[in-house]
Order: sequence, then structure tokens, then C-alpha cells
Amino acid sequence: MSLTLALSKGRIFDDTLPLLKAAGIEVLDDPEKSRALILRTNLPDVRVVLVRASDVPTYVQHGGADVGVAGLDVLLEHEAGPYGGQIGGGALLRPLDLRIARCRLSVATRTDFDYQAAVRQGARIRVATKYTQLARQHFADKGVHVDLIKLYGSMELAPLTGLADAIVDLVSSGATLKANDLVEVEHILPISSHLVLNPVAAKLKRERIRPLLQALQSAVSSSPALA
Ligand SMILES: Nc1ncnc2c1ncn2[C@@H]1O[C@H](COP(=O)(O)OP(=O)(O)OP(=O)(O)O)[C@@H](O)[C@H]1O
Ligand SMILES: O=P(O)(O)OC[C@H]1O[C@H](OP(=O)(O)OP(=O)(O)O)[C@H](O)[C@@H]1O
Repeated sequence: MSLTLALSKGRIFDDTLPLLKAAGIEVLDDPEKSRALILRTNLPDVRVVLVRASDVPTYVQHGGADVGVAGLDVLLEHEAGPYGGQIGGGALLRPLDLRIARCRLSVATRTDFDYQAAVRQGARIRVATKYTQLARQHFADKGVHVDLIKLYGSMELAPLTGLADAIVDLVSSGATLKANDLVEVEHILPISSHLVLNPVAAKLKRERIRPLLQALQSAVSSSPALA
């Protein structure tokens, strides 16, 4: 029974590799050295497909992959979006927090911006973000009107150029904010990457997926780096 795993290049691929290895799966091709998007593993019935981080939920939901690894930021944004529901397949299953690629979703502004005044009930704020669904929910919960500006990267530039008052973005060390004279003014959500499953594959390939899940679970709980 074959199994297709969707991963994104970079930190998710790098951090998932040791967990897969502990579960007996070794990826044979190096994505940094090859342009191939389908990677072989030591198991003839298991392959890895390389997709954009934000495309992992789509691939897994529609059965382009059985299993995937994606950040909670990407998963929640996908679920809240127009394609996150039942169109073309059931909702994704999210059975395991892999505790890798850890960071947080936060609001950041220029140091001279009075965020507390800007988010008084009934106020209006301009926010630039890649995470429009999550940002909309966050400000709606606070009772703040928000004008959202969708960006695909370099969010930090938005408050510096007058495009927005604030950004909603991922923060880990804080170095990117610091380098751009921005300050984190509110934490929204802790983030890590999760294993996701296609619901149909979870049923039809139960016998193949269950041991993988168990092996990953024990790799996660015994990984000192993740403690
Ligand atoms: N600085 C960081 N530290 C730790 N984890 C992070 C950091 N930035 C992002 N992540 C996590 O890693 C995931 C993948 O991030 P990555 O930078 O590889 O993709 P991306 O460039 O954001 O995605 P896309 O290619 O779809 O635009 C994010 O969804 C998030 O969960
Ligand atoms: O707090 P820090 O440790 O500086 O990390 C935060 C940065 O990390 C992410 O970008 P990433 O490195 O993924 O770049 P990209 O979004 O351009 O891929 C995020 O969008 C921030 O810019």
C-alpha cells in the first residue's frame, strides 16, 4: 500500500527528517541538490512530494498526498478560508503535534505607534498580513474594525512605508522585527507544525498509517530537542 507525504522545503523538511528517520523512513534525495519534486525514500512504497508550505493542506485535503506536515498558522488559515471546508473532500485530520518549527503569531507595529489606543473597542486599524482569516478573527474578537491588506511576504515593510498600522506575522527569535525597528505588541497564538491526514486515506490506508503515527508519536515524545 503506497503512501505519499507532502512536505515543504526548508525548515519543515529539515525538522521533519529526523522524526521520519526515527520512524524508519529515510529520504534518499536532497531537495537542495535536485529540482525533482518527488523524492524517493528507503521504503519503496513511501514517497515525499515537495510543495509550498501553504499548499500542504490543499494537497492532503484533495488526496494529492495522504499525509502532510504543516504549521498551525497555515492549517488554521486554510480551515477558515473558502477552500478549507468540505469542497472536494472532508476536513483534514490533525492527529499529532510534531512540536517542530515553533514560533508564535503576533501583532507588531512601529515603536512609535500607540497600539492600545488603536484597538479601543469600536476603533479602526489597518493591518497587513499573509494571514487575513486569522487576523480578521482576532480583531473581530476584540471588537476592533480592521482594514486588511493581503501580502505574501516582507510584511515588516508595511508599517515602515505607511501601508499599514500593524502587521500580523510569525515571530520566533524576534530578530526580524528588531532589524526593522518594529515591536511585538500582542501574542495571538503559539505555533508549531502538525501531522495532517487525508480522511479517506486515514480509513483506507489505516494499517499503513497507524504504525507510522505511533512511531512519530514516540519520536516526538522522546526527542530532547523538542522538550
Ligand atoms: N522564524 C520561524 N521560526 C520557526 N518556525 C517558523 C518560522 N517562520 C515560519 N515558521 C513555521 O514554518 C512554517 C513554514 O515556513 P516557511 O518559511 O518554510 O514557509 P513560507 O515561506 O512561510 O511558506 P510559503 O512558501 O507557502 O509562502 C510556517 O508555516 C510556520 O509554521
Ligand atoms: O523572529 P524571527 O526569528 O526573526 O523569525 C520571524 C521571521 O520568520 C518568518 O520568515 P521566514 O524566515 O520564514 O522568511 P519567509 O517568510 O520570507 O520565508 C516570519 O515571516 C518572520 O519574518
